[in-house]
Amino acid sequence: MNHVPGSLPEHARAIIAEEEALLARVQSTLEAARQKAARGTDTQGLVAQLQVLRDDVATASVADLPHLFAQMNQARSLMERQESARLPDAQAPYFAHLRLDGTAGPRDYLLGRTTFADVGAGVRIIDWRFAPVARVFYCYEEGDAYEEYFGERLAEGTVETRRLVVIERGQLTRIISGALVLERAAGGEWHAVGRDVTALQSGGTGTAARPEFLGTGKGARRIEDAFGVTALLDAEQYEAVSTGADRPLLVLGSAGSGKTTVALHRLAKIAFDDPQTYPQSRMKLIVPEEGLARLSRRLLAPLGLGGVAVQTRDAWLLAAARQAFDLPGIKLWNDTPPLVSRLKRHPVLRRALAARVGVPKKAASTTLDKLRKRLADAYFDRRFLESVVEAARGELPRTAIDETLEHTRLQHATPLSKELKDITDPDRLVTVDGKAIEEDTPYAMAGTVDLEDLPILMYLKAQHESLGLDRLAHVVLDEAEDFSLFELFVVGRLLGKGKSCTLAGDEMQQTDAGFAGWPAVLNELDIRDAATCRLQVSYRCPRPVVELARQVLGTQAPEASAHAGRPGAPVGFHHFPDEAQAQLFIGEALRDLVSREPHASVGVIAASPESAQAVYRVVADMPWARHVSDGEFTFEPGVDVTDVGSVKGLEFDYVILPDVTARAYPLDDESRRRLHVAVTRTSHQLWVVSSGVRSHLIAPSGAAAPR
Ligand SMILES: Nc1ncnc2c1ncn2[C@@H]1O[C@H](COP(=O)(O)OP(=O)(O)OP(=O)(O)O)[C@@H](O)[C@H]1O
Repeated sequence: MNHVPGSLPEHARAIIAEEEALLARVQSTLEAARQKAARGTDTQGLVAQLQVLRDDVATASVADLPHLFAQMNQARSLMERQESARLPDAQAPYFAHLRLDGTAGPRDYLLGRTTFADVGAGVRIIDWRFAPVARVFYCYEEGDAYEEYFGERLAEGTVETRRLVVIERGQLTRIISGALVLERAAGGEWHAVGRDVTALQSGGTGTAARPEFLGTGKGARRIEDAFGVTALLDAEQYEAVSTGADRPLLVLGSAGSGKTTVALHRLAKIAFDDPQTYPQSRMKLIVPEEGLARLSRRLLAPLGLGGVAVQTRDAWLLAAARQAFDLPGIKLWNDTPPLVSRLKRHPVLRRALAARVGVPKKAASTTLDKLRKRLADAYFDRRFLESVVEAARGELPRTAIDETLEHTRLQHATPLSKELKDITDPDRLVTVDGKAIEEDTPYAMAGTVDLEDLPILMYLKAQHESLGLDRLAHVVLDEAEDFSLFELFVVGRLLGKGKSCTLAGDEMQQTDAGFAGWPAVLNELDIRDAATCRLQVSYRCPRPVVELARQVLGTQAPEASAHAGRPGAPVGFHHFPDEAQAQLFIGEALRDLVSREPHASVGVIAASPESAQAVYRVVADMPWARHVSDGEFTFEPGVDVTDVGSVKGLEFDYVILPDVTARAYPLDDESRRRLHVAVTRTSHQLWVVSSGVRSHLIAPSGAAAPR
């Protein structure tokens, strides 16, 4: 039962009453439609709907025509496919309410994910992805005069009402109308709250959050259906989402500004607008890490994009190489030394190799094995490696040269099995503990290739002939700053003529190898005319976190944005003489937090997998603690203890950085970017914990950190 207290101002009570009545009308209309469908009158239902729409067109205002035509098209195509019309989910049929006052008088439009109209009942649920009216919702505020071309016609009027609504299990639970936020408590009573109330209330006590206290009340109760972000897209994001499908799009912006959000919504719009040209089966999302791949799959499902393949960069590379070289399997070495990997992914190697390794003359020379040998010639050449390191201008240490030489030597050594080919007794090739004789010896590397070599080998092959990879209708690269130029070269082979793709990225989060810059990225993909959007608003992180993130980046930080995040809990800094004390402190704080806020998501983000393992030990016996070392996030409430290499693109209500020491994060640009990634995973409150010598990238007292 709902209860609207007299303490609410008159206009707030009117808004609640209006929205309740609207929802009731929608639900009864949907129920009637559902019953009709159940009686097997689906096709007749569509015919009737078409008839109603046609009648409506005859009398409709100019502004309504495009919407009506779009609905008619949809009904027609459903009839052609002999499908029944899908009805909106009655439990949550729409997420926003727009009332426009145009030439034909006021009209209500409800934004949802499934179109539905019963014009007689005055119910119009429009699909945010294609309805021209949706544009008005995203690009105008309440009270604004709008002027938009819908197709050929100019539509004008005023935005009378623009509200976000949350409907959970068929019940209206929240309304946002401008600065007014109305919330229905579990008992049914409505009250007004400030927009940032959840950010400022401390766990249950109602006082402002303090840095030494972990918990802001964020995870105290379960939030079943927070606003779908679809309702919240800002005008800039909506413009980017609406970029024509045949145009490559580069989405840039600081951490948490909505790059992934834009990329995924664009996919949804493209798939909806032209499913023939852009079927889900021919669209792919490639991301650098497993955690982000899992998150993306979860975000794609409610957008109706369950059929789009999401792959990690590594999985995609291996599959592409197997297809390009027509091999059932490739013997990979999974433990490439970090410096060797870095050299192989660095942009300078792209130019250096292009100049050195010529075009293979015969098709016979383009087998994986032949090209691997050809590549090894370069890796064995000390002078070549020296020139690469020199060109990297300090981004690759000189020790990378010897490491690469040694690593190549081991990979190209004669396999032990060949050397021992005279031994015919198989038992003599097995060690006493039952392992193959090569295992755990340097010989195990013989005959393997590094994952980092795969795109290089494909690049070499492509100099002579096509890679034969399946073309895709649209490709999204998220965290595109982490793709090497060779990888981008291969991505380029997936794109059709129109180069339909979305690249989302932030050079400040580049942590893998050197970054060549966005012009070089586009150049590698052979893209000349990308649309570019730079998202300005920091949505994820509260202001204290945004400020710390900028401090960490030092001189690398981009210009300060006017939208530096919402107000929020101050960052807590905690320093201890030794590591054990720091870990015990974290363990205690986590126990306390989880008991107060069982629905919160907490990320304990260590500087390395080893450190994560050590921190995990102090909470390992807790049912809510999870050690995530390979990106296998579940996105359930609780505590994920993980490392900075696994969290790109993810977010947690609370973040604790357990080891911000001078050793883990020294004063160099790469450490700045790694720490920046860790810091910016916070959507609510951040704690920075250190022991021994604190990292010099952090200056908790407010003094400027060294630049
Ligand atoms: N217009 C918006 N209004 C409110 N929240 C938004 C808006 N756009 C995005 N968000 C939210 O902000 C958070 C960050 O969005 P997203 O992950 O898309 O950012 P990102 O730029 O890709 O982040 P990162 O740089 O970490 O990869 C998400 O929780 C998302 O739902």
